[in-house]
Amino acid sequence: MSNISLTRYLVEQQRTHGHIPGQLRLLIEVVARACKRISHAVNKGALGDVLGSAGTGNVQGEVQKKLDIIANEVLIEANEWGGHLAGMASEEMEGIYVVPNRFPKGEYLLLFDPLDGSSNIDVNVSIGTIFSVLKMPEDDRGVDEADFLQCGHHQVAAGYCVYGPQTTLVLTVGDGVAMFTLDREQGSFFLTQEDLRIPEDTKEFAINMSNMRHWDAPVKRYIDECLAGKEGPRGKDFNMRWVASMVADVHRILTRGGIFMYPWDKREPEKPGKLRLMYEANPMGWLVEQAGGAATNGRQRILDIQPKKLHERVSVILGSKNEVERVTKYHAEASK
Ligand SMILES: O=P(O)(O)OC[C@H]1O[C@](O)(COP(=O)(O)O)[C@@H](O)[C@@H]1O
Ligand SMILES: [Mg+2]
Ligand SMILES: [Mg+2]
Repeated sequence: MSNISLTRYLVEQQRTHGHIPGQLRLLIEVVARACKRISHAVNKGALGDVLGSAGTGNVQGEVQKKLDIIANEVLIEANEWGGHLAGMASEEMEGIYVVPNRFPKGEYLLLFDPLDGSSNIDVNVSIGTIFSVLKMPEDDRGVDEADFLQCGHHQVAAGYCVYGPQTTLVLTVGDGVAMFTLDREQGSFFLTQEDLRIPEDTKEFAINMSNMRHWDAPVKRYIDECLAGKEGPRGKDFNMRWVASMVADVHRILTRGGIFMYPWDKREPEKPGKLRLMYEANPMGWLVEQAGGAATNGRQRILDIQPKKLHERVSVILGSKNEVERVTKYHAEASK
């Protein structure tokens, strides 16, 4: 087992490799500590009275689960005092959370999906937390929503923590992707894999097939070709997986390759997609790119999309490079 703790890894990233400033290191440590607390709450389940609905709705019109709210509170509380932050934004909060003015002034903005995969909470299936860190623009105005509306390629750190059979934190600061596993006895995350690479080709796709009749033609074409197997144009059999927790599906892809899609569909045509650009697609898109994969909305690189609002939604296609490029090419061909 590795004896490199997350703290030691981050100190090395800061001091030896000069990849991150001290403030960013501390911020990531605070987020990791919050994830540890969320992991404990998840583990308690019914014993901790954390399952079930909270009886409230969020800004997206979705029913909030108790754990959505608990995870959001844990992240806010931990980072308000310990994170060198100017502000935070969450999938579960309508507006931004301005961190009270302190000295020194907060340099970073933290965005998160506190609890991803909410539909899986009550059935004891993997769920997670996704986070993204941006730099506060350098001027002396107070923080406002416009400061958050930066393209994903401006992220300075991104990651997720998956609460599954193991609690695993996956992180990038722009120098590849590293994976840490929580040792519950020691209470710390330890490095368990470095420089994760996603194979460029795959025989495994992840998509909610029940939406098939609502898909756009390029997505239908791609999946039809996969389903045709060895006898079809791809000349190979494909396997399918759909956990319905983006963290768990992306974790599998970072571990063994594959393609994940939550594309635009005709159910609500005015919505660009189901997933959120700032809390889900940008951090996951960057992690996947850092591991040698690709992430697009079918037409454009996810990280180059200019967000217009905080809770913006987006169509997501990410994972093994050659497959993502194929689906993106099908979109381009369809719009000729
Ligand atoms: O239930 P569906 O439509 O398959 O959607 C599953 C998708 O929705 C999500 O659960 C959305 O995330 P939240 O739980 O944070 O709202 C993704 O994690 C997952 O990929
Ligand atoms: Mg989510
Ligand atoms: Mg969520």
